[in-house]
This record gives sequence, C-alpha cells and structure tokens, in this order.
Amino acid sequence: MARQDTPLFLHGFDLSGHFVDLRPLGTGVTGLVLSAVDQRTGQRVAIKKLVMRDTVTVKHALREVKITRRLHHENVVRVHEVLAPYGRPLPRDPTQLSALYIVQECMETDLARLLEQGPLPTGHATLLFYQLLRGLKFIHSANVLHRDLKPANIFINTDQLLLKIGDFGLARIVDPHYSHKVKMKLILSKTGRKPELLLNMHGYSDGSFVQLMCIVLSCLTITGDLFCNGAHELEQMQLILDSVPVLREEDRHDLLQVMPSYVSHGWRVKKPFSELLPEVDAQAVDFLERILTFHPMDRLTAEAALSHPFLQQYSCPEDEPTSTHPFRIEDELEDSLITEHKSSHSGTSSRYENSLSTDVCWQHSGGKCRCMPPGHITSDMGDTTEDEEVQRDPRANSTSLLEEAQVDPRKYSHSSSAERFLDNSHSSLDRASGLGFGELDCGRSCDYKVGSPSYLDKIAWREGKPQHYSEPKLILDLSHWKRNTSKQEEKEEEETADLFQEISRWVESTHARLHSPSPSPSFEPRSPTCYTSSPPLPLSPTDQPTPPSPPSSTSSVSQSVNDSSFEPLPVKQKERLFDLDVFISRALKLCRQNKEKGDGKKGKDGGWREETKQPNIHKRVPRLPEHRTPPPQTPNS
Ligand SMILES: Nc1ncnc2c1ncn2[C@@H]1O[C@H](COP(=O)(O)OP(=O)(O)OP(=O)(O)O)[C@@H](O)[C@H]1O
Repeated sequence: MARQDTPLFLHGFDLSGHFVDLRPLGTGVTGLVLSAVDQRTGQRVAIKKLVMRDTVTVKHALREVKITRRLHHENVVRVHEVLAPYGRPLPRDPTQLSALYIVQECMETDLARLLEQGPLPTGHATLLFYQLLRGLKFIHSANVLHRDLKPANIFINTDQLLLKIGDFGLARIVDPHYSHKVKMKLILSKTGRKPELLLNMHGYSDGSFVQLMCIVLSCLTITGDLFCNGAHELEQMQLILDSVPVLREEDRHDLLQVMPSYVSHGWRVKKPFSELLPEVDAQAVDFLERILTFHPMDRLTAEAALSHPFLQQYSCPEDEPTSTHPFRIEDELEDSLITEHKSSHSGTSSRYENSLSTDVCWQHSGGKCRCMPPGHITSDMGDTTEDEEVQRDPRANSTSLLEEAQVDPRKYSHSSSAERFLDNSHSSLDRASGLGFGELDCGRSCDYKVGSPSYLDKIAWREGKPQHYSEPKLILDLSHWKRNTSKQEEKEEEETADLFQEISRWVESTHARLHSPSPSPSFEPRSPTCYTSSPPLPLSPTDQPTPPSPPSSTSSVSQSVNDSSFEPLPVKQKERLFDLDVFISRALKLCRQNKEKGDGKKGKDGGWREETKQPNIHKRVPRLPEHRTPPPQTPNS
C-alpha cells in the first residue's frame, strides 16, 4: 500500500498510530480539522493541522499554540497536546517544522449551526451567554483577546448545553499594565477613514462590535442578524446607528466626518432595542443596551456583565475563575522573534526556543508532562506587519502616538485577586441544574439534534429528568419565516421600483447635463456627501450616452458607477441626483436577489437554503423542500 494511503496519511494528516477512525470535521482558513479516536484514552478528539508555510503562518501557529496551551477553563476548548508530524513531540525549534497538530477536545457542534435553526429559547440563550461571559472573563484575565469571536468559534455540547470558546488563531496577548497604543488617526487617514475602522477603533474590545451584536441578538430573536445585513459598511453602520445611541463627543465627531448623511438628526435612535425586540424581556433588553454600547469603554466588562440581573440565576463570582498565570508583555514581545527567527535562522534561535517554552509542563504526552526550560525575556520587536496591533512598552518613547486604544483599565482590579477563585469545587453546570435549569420554560422545542433520533432516547439533562422533544425547532421557525418571506417579497418589489426610478433620474440628469449650453463652472469640493457620480462624458460631440440597461448583473452596474472618469457635478444638479452609496447598495442587493432567485435558492435573508457543508459528526439542519410550503406541523407545534 502506498504510504499516503495508510490511515496515518489520510487527508494529508501525518499522525501517529494512536489516532484511528479519522473523520473530517470541517475546514477553516488554516486548513482541515479532523476528528479521531485517541486509542490511548478512548476519547474522540479534534485535530487541527496548522501548516507552516511562511513567517506569517509560523507566527500565527506558534502564537495559537502558546496561548491555547495555557488557557485551562471549563468554557474554553481544552488543548490536550501539540504534536509535530508523525505524532512526534514538538522539537526544541518548531519554527523549522512543516506543520503542527493541535489535539483538542472534540465538541459536538457550534453556535452558528445551532442558530441555523433559529433563535434560542431565552432560557437557553441566558445560560449560553453566562458561559460565554464566564469564559471571556477568564480569557481576558489571562491578558488574551480572542479577536475572532463569532458563532462558529463558540462550541457547544448540547446534552449539557455546555459552551466552550475555541479557535484562538487570531488571539493576541495584551498586557493591561502597558498601554496598547495605536496610531489610529494615521491609519484612518491612510485608509480614508473607513467606517468599519470606527467600529473597531478602540482596541480593547474583544471581537468586533457587529459580531458581538449578532451573537447576542441572533440567540434571542429571529431578527438577530439584522445588524449584519448591511450591503456595505456604511449601510451596516446605519443599521447600528438606528438602534445604538452614540453618546461620546469624539465618536460623534468621527462619524460626522466619515458619514454625515447617515447620522440622524439630533443623534436620536430611530429604533431603540426595546422597540426593536418587543418579544425580548425587559431585563434582557437592559443587558443588551449595556453590553452593546457604541463606545467600547462604556460597555460592561465580561466580569461586570456576569453580575447583571439578566444572568442572576447563574451568577456566582466565586465560581467564575480568573487566570492564575496571565500572560505578560514579555510574552507578546516574544512573538516577534518568531518572524525574525524564521527569516534569518541564526543568532535568535535559542531565544525563540526558550520563548515558546516559557511554561513548564505544557506538552502532555500519554498523560506525562514534558518539562521545558524557563523562558527568556527580550524586548526585541521585529514585526512590522502588525505594527498597529503590537503593544508598546511605555518605557519606550510613546509621545508620538496619536491616539490610545487600550485595554479596559477596569481590568486592573482583578488581576491580582486570582487566588479568590481557586476553589472550583462546584461547576456552573451543577449550579445550573441546582437552580432549576430543569424548570426552564422554553415554550417550544429544545431539540438541537434534529435528525439524530438516538439522541431522543439519551437526553438526560436537567436534573436527570429526560425530556423528549419530538417537535423539531425548525417547524416553529418556519412560521416566522413565512411571515418574513411575504414581507420580504413586497419589500423586494418596492426596492426594484425605487432602483429603476433612481436610474431614470440618473439618465435624466445626464441628458440635462449633456444638452446644457454651458456647464456650470461651480464645482463643489469632493466630500462623501456632495461627490456624486455620473456616467462618463462622451469623447466627441457625436457620441451619445447610452441609457443604462436594467441592472441584470453586478458587473453592469458596478462598471458604470465605478468608472474612473466620473466627475463632480455642479451643485445646482445635486438635488436631482441620487446617493451613490445607497444606489450601489440597492443595486448589489437586487443583483444578489436576482441571482439567488435564478439559482432557485434563497440565502440567509429569505430562509431557504441548500446544504453546502459536508456531513460530519455535528447534527445538520434537515434539508428543506424545494417548494414554499412549510412541513406539516406536529400536534405539539
Ligand atoms: N474542537 C473542535 N471540535 C469540533 N469541531 C471543531 C473543533 N475545532 C474546529 N472544529 C471545526 O473544524 C472546522 C474548522 O475550524 P477552524 O478552527 O480550523 O477554523 P479556522 O481555520 O480558524 O477558520 P475560521 O478563521 O474561519 O474560524 C469548523 O467547522 C469547526 O467547527
């Protein structure tokens, strides 16, 4: 048998013979993740292969290893071991490896997949938020920012409704004792002050604001993804501004500079959360308002959020541990050595080897620990590609830095009090059951394992009271879907009509301009609101403008609107023209909708979707029928 055909080389994974029954779990940006049974323990594990191609991938892989090996918490996916190819232990100098294998606990599913079936019952959402915040409190106390918090990275075991945060591929160490200074104004001016940067410009926030919003809201309500529905960043920001008040003067100033036409008069929110989410209870709305503030410094920290009345039934500060071994500025600085070392493999070797092995006893092999020498501190900072993210040692001169985006100073208070939380004798899950988790009134199906009948016989959560939910949650969600769809279709028709009106106004203005005897010499300076676009002027008097055809494809629309020969128009014509951003957004949306209709599918918005992912151990959303009749309701629905 060829070497590649043996189980060891299945799917390009060269592992040791300890691992059998390899099955693909999915692929991510970094590559394939397999599940396998570890014969030494009999447990199924998830194995993520990190290919080390260049300095950047080496750096990210080693950073992920370094961070995950130290984060041991009930709400963080546990890394069992990290292996070199052929199942060998990591060498002293892992930068020379072609790949690394992170062997971690295998979770059953993730929040993204759960939410494919619709929002969660409030009781379940509450318990999941609690665990998410409990995990985040620990991660932040270790001075780590996850930076890629999204439903797909929030793993869940549905039998206990146990949540664990995973995928630390983008995580960074941020020591709050040192300022995390960013030349934000410089970045903004370089990039044209893009609005998405406004969303992230205050660096301590973990994960982007939009992601956070979507996670929380999607769990609670069918309209949860509304903040992710903007066709482009401006529209996205507008959706946010409609519901989230902008309280700080500096934020108002920035927004006015970037997108003045999107700012509502008097900074009033059009749809506060209480109106937006009438079905969500008042405490939950208050919780949302406090964690989804526009300015991250006004947001509740994970620790403070844990004591909010919304989470009161689970709150137990003495069982919400913080890290006893937080990362420090030196750990972050050591990261830079990876790049330096890979590119010039010479004098830095020993420094880097030591830096990766700062921790003792991190590499478990068959239950044994391998002890590594203590770490070595250096202040070398060779990484320029992520300059804006690297923490600056305040001992270095920082006066040139223009704006500070720093770790939440409120965190200072608890880094020294880790000892208080050492007693982990009772877990949040025990507490959940003790506090009557069994009595949660879901009001509807709680079966997250649709399509896995054996589960119905195995459910033993909630104080051992088996609950058999035969009614798939999906059926209930279809009623929402049906209402939304008819409204959606009406909206689409209106939008199409609007778009054609826009186009005809555009054509009309172009004609007026072409036939005008002497174009007005008064041009306004370019600015986001007054810099309107028009079709290119004809090259010769005989050239006539071609009326634009209906937007049947993205390219035809974008070709016209993106033409580089656009010019500013006279001020007096402005009121007859349209807003370019709105136009692009509508045109793209329309094209996308047309395409989806043409394909016979509907995307996330419309509710109909095709199964695209490969089957794996996770439960799948059953494939929906190709017609628009909801499946028959069960007697319980
Ligand atoms: N511990 C785990 N248990 C179960 N499934 C997992 C585990 N870790 C990853 N997966 C699955 O493997 C797939 C790839 O995950 P991975 O973490 O590699 O993504 P990624 O490369 O970081 O990509 P992205 O940046 O898009 O998150 C996903 O489908 C994920 O659900």
